[in-house]
Amino acid sequence: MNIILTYLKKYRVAAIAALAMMGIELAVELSQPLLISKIIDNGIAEKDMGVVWLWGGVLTLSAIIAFAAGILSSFFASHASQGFAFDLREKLYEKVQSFTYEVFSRFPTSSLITRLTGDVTQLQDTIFMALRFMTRVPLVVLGSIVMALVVHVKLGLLLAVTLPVLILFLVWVMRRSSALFKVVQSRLDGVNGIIQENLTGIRLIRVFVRMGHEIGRFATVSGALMKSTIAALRLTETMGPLIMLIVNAAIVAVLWFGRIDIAAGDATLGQTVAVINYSLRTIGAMSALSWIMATFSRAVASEQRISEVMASPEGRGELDSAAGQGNTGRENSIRGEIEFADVSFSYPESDIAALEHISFTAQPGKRVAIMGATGSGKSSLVGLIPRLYEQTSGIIRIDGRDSADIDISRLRRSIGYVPQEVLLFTGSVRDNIAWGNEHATAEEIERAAAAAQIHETVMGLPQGYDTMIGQRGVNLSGGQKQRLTIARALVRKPAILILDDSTSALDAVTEGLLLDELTSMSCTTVLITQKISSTVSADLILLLDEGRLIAKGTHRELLADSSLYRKIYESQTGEGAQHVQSIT
Ligand SMILES: Nc1ncnc2c1ncn2[C@@H]1O[C@H](COP(=O)(O)OP(=O)(O)OP(=O)(O)O)[C@@H](O)[C@H]1O
Repeated sequence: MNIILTYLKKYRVAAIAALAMMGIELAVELSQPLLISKIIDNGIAEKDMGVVWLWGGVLTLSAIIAFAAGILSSFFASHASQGFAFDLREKLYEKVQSFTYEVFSRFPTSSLITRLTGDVTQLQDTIFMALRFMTRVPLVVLGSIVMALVVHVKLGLLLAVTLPVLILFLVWVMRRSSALFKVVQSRLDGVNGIIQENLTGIRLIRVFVRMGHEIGRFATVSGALMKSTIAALRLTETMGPLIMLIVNAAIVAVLWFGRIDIAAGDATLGQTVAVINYSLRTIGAMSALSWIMATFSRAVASEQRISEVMASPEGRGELDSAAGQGNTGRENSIRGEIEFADVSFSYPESDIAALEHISFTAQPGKRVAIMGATGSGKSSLVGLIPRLYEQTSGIIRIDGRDSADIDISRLRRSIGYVPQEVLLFTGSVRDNIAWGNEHATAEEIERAAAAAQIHETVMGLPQGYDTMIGQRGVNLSGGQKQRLTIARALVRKPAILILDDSTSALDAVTEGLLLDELTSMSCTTVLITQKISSTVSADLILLLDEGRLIAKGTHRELLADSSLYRKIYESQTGEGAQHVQSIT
């Protein structure tokens, strides 16, 4: 409830107005059976048409007022619920952006998407319903019982005794069904996860002819969602008929005792009709209850899921780094010296060390190449430089200062990072490069593209730099996409450039030209590579094996000192020999 109260506060005027209008609508509705009883007892029974016209007119007017109040109530309820959802979604999005990488990895992406969309919409619908119907239903029930008592105490009491039974029953259903709906929402995460994987991997699925398998996998999770939804709804839906049974029993009792009382002269026909009318209104309100309870139980589950996101810790300065995209590069006066002093690192939920006792120094403007088998810790090592994760022990110094003491935004603004997985955004080629530095001029964008060896290719595209790139850059080749992401990093004019296996799709000649450009840009480059052609000209090569630094030095030093490096060299100097020779 905290989330709802916190974010609805801003819209309290609209919410109160919606409730007030609903109150008017309700008051009018509750007065109608009373008016009808007057028409029967004082008008029809007494054959007084003047009374019939008078109260008939009041009845019609009250119906018009109820109609107008209902419309206004809906209007205000929509305003409050939509505004609430907009603010909550925005806040959640901001919250997720502010997570450290570590916290972010705790939530599956599909679950975060469901929480930001489905769960927020659930709360939005619930608020609308609460303002329009939810508060109305208990008030109609309570109001009807009070009015029935006012009209005729004895007959009214027959309706009133149903109330405690109904309340106990509702509380029990509510408790059980919100737990069931939590399962439903987590199954929805599962369905969204499979959809996401399938849409992302559609090419792979087609080529591997795994459509049948994937459809089966989807059917399984979708079936699980259906089963849990049915289980949750079954509970709330059996509630409706049971409530009907209880209230209908009360109506039968009112009819039975009403007949006896009318015969004895203790009640009038109009009073009995009014009490029955109030009982019918109670049934009407109650029949909406199973639907309302389902929505409300679901909202309780959604609210818990949103609270989990809201309660997760934020990373210090994470948001600033996103906001400060413009101030990139050298203006931050980071020179680019990187020192790892006895650094060890384990992933938060893993007992195995990804890196152990790593020590090296990269001088500003120099190139460090990191080599090692898959899983040896290369990506983990470079991820520590922009502090995606914090090391478990040891110190990382940038320009001689403990990087933990450097403002994280300032640190990141001076880093150009090209991750292993290429990610382009929908937009033009220019937009994609400028994403690295939104203040970059056209000339700077083209210079970065030229350095990344993609300028010529871009000029050959139909609209050059204004060519639109489809979702995930479908109209470019793997190597072209890779170079575009390198241009995006270079346009930041970074003091430190991290290339996580980002030259894998480049041919040896293009790669050589790119490395030459990097040398002339004089940024400290940390390059993960599997290719000897990239290591030969590096100022420092780090050879990793199972998280340990087993050799470091230049190409010549490692050829002399490291049997593993020699082996890699020899294995690659079959096909790539001539190129390597020419560089050395
Ligand atoms: N998010 C994570 N949580 C837990 N363990 C992880 C995580 N990412 C990587 N690891 C583990 O850390 C170790 C090092 O992984 P890392 O990605 O750094 O290797 P790598 O050398 O970059 O591999 P590759 O060349 O395949 O990219 C591996 O054992 C891996 O299983």
